[in-house]
Amino acid sequence: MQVEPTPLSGVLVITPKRFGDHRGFFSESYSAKRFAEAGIEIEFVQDNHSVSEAVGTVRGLHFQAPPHAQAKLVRCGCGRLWDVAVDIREGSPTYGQWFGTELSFENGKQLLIPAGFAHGFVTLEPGTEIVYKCSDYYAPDCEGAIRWDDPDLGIDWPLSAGIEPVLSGKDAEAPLFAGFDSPFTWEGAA
Ligand SMILES: Cc1cn([C@H]2C[C@H](O)[C@@H](COP(=O)(O)OP(=O)(O)O[C@H]3O[C@H](C)C(=O)[C@H](O)[C@H]3O)O2)c(=O)[nH]c1=O
Repeated sequence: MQVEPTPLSGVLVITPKRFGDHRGFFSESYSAKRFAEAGIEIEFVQDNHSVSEAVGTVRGLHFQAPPHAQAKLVRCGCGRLWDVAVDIREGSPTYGQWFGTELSFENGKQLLIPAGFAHGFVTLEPGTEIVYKCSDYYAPDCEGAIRWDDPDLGIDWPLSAGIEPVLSGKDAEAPLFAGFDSPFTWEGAA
């Protein structure tokens, strides 16, 4: 398992080992033991799975506030997507900064997003499937959202020219980052 840091403390790009042979490949997509060996102390309790039919489907930017904040381990089961994490930990040196990377069935990469970050993605192929582990259960009363195309965040979404983003009603009307009252504070560590 390869673990690569990103400019956002705690956000990691993780690539599990793939064992290829004439049939295809095998990979341990998650191992608590390997995470502990890598010093990643997160316990996951819920797996999520969504499929987005259209290229340019944008889901996010979402987070759950304490006491049900969620860390996530995101991977692409089928297709290709661009996944993004935004630091929303008040006082963090990278507050309001984002990191995005392509996750695909081909590259097998995963993005580890600690609690305190908003998460979103855009699909790059039709019928793209995302699968992700969460460190707390769904708590709709704790859900929060920030507009995906917020001008202050300035996320450089890889949306091809002419592709209209496909959004839920909730995401189309999400609040802007300006004046955002974060439920997270930075404790000097990820
Ligand atoms: C998130 C969630 C949703 N639901 C139900 C609630 C709705 O009836 C339906 C669709 O929910 P929503 O439109 O919020 O789904 P997404 O837009 O994919 O939201 C997710 O997208 C971004 C990228 C995330 O990181 C979050 O996990 C989550 O916010 O599933 C559940 O029953 N359990 C859940 O954990």
